[in-house]
Amino acid sequence: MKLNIFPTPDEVLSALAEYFIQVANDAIAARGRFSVALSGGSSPKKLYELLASTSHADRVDWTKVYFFFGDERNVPQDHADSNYLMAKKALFAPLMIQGENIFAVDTSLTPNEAAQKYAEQIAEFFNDEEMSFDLVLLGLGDDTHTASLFPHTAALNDVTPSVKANYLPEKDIYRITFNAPLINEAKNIAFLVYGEGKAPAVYNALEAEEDVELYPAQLIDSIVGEVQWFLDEAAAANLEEEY
Ligand SMILES: O=C1O[C@H](COP(=O)(O)O)[C@@H](O)[C@H](O)[C@H]1O
Repeated sequence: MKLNIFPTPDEVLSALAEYFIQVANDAIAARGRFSVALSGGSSPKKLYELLASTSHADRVDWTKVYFFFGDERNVPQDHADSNYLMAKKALFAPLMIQGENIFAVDTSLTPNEAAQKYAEQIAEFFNDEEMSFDLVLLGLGDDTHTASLFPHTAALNDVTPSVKANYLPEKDIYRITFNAPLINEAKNIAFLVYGEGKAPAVYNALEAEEDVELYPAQLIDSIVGEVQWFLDEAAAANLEEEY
């Protein structure tokens, strides 16, 4: 695990954009393509806008980039809460990413059907071999959830890499999400977390006593690669250990 801590959110975003470009170009050089699972929520939109900006856009061969979603809300793809819609506006449309490079969750299906279909699409993408994404981007919720692995939900108990329809009893909704074993197969995992409101969750994820039911982000621990945290000083303010 590596922590990258910067004074401001803009510096965090800039560093993560550089990291994304590096990992993408390394993957394309090594394997001819780059597979990335995007995160949703409030934090990553600015990252996607930065990657699509004129200063960054021509530094990656986007025709060789394949986009997936680490989690998705159970809403139509044109709904304001859709992670796909956010990425489409901030990243896919400005970069003119072709449809064949985008693997969105089919939320017109039932949650279980959507999760199963997405798992099958991922397995097919990886030719039924190890489902190891080049990069999984993650956020961190105030309750220490990541992707849509929320506290005390069924998907936390999974031991086999897959995509799950995770029921959130408190909200009475489903989210479609990579489970932790699938995330942990990735070659690179990067958390993007900024703002003082996230400081307790960052502490819980990294330094609190282990309790994965309460702090699901503690489940994230790459098997084959590295977990990088991109934080601003406000989000890292409660950390006590030396890194
Ligand atoms: O990894 C993720 O984390 C976020 C946390 O969202 P935020 O809005 O509190 O930044 C989560 O909800 C999101 O869908 C997911 O991809």
